[in-house]
Amino acid sequence: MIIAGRNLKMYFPVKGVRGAYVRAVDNVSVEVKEGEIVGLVGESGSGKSTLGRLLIRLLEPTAGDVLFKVPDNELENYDAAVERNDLESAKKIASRYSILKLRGSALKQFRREVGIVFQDPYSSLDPRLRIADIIAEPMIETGFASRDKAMSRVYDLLEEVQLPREFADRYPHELSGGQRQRVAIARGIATNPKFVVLDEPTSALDVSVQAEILELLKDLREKYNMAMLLITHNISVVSYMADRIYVMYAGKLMEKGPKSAVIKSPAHPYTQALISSVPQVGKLMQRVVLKGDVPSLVSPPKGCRFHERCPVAVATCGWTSDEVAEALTRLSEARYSELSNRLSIKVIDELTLAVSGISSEELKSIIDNESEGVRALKSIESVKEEDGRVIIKLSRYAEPPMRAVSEGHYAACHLVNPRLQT
Ligand SMILES: Nc1ncnc2c1ncn2[C@@H]1O[C@H](COP(=O)(O)OP(=O)(O)OP(=O)(O)O)[C@@H](O)[C@H]1O
Repeated sequence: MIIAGRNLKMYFPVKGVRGAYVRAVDNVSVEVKEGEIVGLVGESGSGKSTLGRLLIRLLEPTAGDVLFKVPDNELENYDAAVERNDLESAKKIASRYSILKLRGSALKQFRREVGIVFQDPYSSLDPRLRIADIIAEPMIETGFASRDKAMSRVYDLLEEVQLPREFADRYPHELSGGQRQRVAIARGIATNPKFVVLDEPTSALDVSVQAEILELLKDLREKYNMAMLLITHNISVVSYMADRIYVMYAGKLMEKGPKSAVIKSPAHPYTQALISSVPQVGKLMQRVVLKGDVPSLVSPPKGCRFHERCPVAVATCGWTSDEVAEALTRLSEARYSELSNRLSIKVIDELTLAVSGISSEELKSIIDNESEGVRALKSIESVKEEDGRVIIKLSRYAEPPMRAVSEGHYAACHLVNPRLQT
């Protein structure tokens, strides 16, 4: 593997609130092989950029490790050691490949071997610098080349990204969006990196220019066997470019696998919704429209982070009594207005509620009739009358592990058949 992130966490402290964190990346493991293009997809705010930055040490993780140029058997040994909680052995392997301890010249060497291209070519290039200086900077800073050598390589790089040599003396504002993105790519690959993070490289560009930039990136991969992590919320882009895909939601991985498997037979309901919303890609799929918003990453949903918005969520997906109380209140207001005036719902603990103003029979019948549409009600395990109140007990939830769907294709969903697990 060229790079492997293991159990990465990035918790950003919330300013002014002690003990509160944005859990932008929460226990995520990913890997990229030499020469592979891996797509990382998900809605805005799911943690994609944060994960990309962790992999090239633009951010220091709260926990977890990043192993660089780790042979496959060593990575297997590392994973096995972590699995059996043999942290000594895991540490020993990590010490040979981890990027987190690199300092001085070793860190510079690593910085030469990785690159990044940011989304917005309007803001990511320093407007005061000439294009030549912009492209030469990483070569000089990482000690890849002397100033003279870097300047002469600038012309080769301009040619590589199909821009005229004269552009060396221009400034970013004199270039179009597509041309600036070519400059950002020239800069990103200036030190001949083995692994490049492309953070929404075409999102700010017109469609026709997008296609040219994607072609250029594909050519560079072919020519230099450069591995790429392509971060995007655009399913069409990954479907065109990637060999493999990771799907992220609210700081967690939901699904991973070969491109064809993830696009043609998505196993996670979140991936199904994402893909079905893009007509060209999800042609044969029934369109799933997601309700609600991406949840807060400060106090993320329990169990599966997608459960609140999942159209097929089941009892153990992560429902808590707060969510069920809210669902019952909303439901009664919307559909049982005469009931809503007398209903009083009290949360007892995470999995218990007490309801008054309704009989257990009446409540059971509402649950039976409504649980297909109001999935929170699926979590109700028992309804019993006690001391004039109705006590509701919920099923215990669990975070779904990544389960194998087929060779190399995994999804973190309770509905994925555990019998297929390898
Ligand atoms: N430096 C930071 N300090 C505090 N919070 C941060 C920081 N960087 C990112 N976040 C938060 O982490 C979460 C994930 O952000 P991130 O940019 O990684 O998501 P993303 O999937 O790349 O989204 P987008 O496509 O909008 O960039 C967001 O809630 C964001 O506000």
